[in-house]
Amino acid sequence: MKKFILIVLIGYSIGLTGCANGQANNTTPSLEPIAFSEKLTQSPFAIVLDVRTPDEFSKGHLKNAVNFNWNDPSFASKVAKMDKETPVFVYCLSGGRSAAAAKQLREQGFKEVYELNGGILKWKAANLPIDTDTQTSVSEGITLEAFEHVINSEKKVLVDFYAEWCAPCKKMEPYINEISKNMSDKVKVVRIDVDANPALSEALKIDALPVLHIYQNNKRIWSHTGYITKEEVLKQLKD
Ligand SMILES: O=S(=O)([O-])[S-]
Repeated sequence: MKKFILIVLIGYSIGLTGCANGQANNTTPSLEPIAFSEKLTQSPFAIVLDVRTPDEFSKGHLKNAVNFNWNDPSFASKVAKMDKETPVFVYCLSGGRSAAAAKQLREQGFKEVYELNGGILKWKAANLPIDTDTQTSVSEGITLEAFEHVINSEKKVLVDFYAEWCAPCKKMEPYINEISKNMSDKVKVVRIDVDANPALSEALKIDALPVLHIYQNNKRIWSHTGYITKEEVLKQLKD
């Protein structure tokens, strides 16, 4: 199962704000490989969307790309969960599928959609780098009942809803791991990959990412959607 999508809501005060505040241009033409690459470098929190088949993807793709197959019926529902403020850089083999996908993204309200003119074929011809790593496999989902068991603790339970393709989630991951390690006497950290846990995510109404919840004695005492700093999270855990 491939990655479900994310949403980065809210003021993402560091780099993402810069992205979200970038020019909203629904008619942005497709970019030549070098221009696409340069624009991508200026947008570190953008989503790189490969709309080819998983088989094509596995043979090489752009760095940090997520793979949503344009020809898969789940494409629309996956895309619907993406944050419309986050720039999307879309590509396919030679530009056909990405043009159709980009059109759909723009119609759905995505503010910045960049297409790779000539697709990955032209990218390779320009000697730009290709990544052959496969995406991290996802674990089994847990039931709501199991989740309720997990959060039923006298310690505060910090639940991090994330996805592998979610850039702000990735940015928060190191400090979430630090909290898990350094505050284990007071705080239990639970990380839920929403792609691996669609039923649970739906039951908990997780329709944007990243999302943090804090529970105590089975009761939710705090929640936050969107990027948040470590300091702000620590403040909630110490209160
Ligand atoms: O759709 S395609 O241009 O990748 S062949």
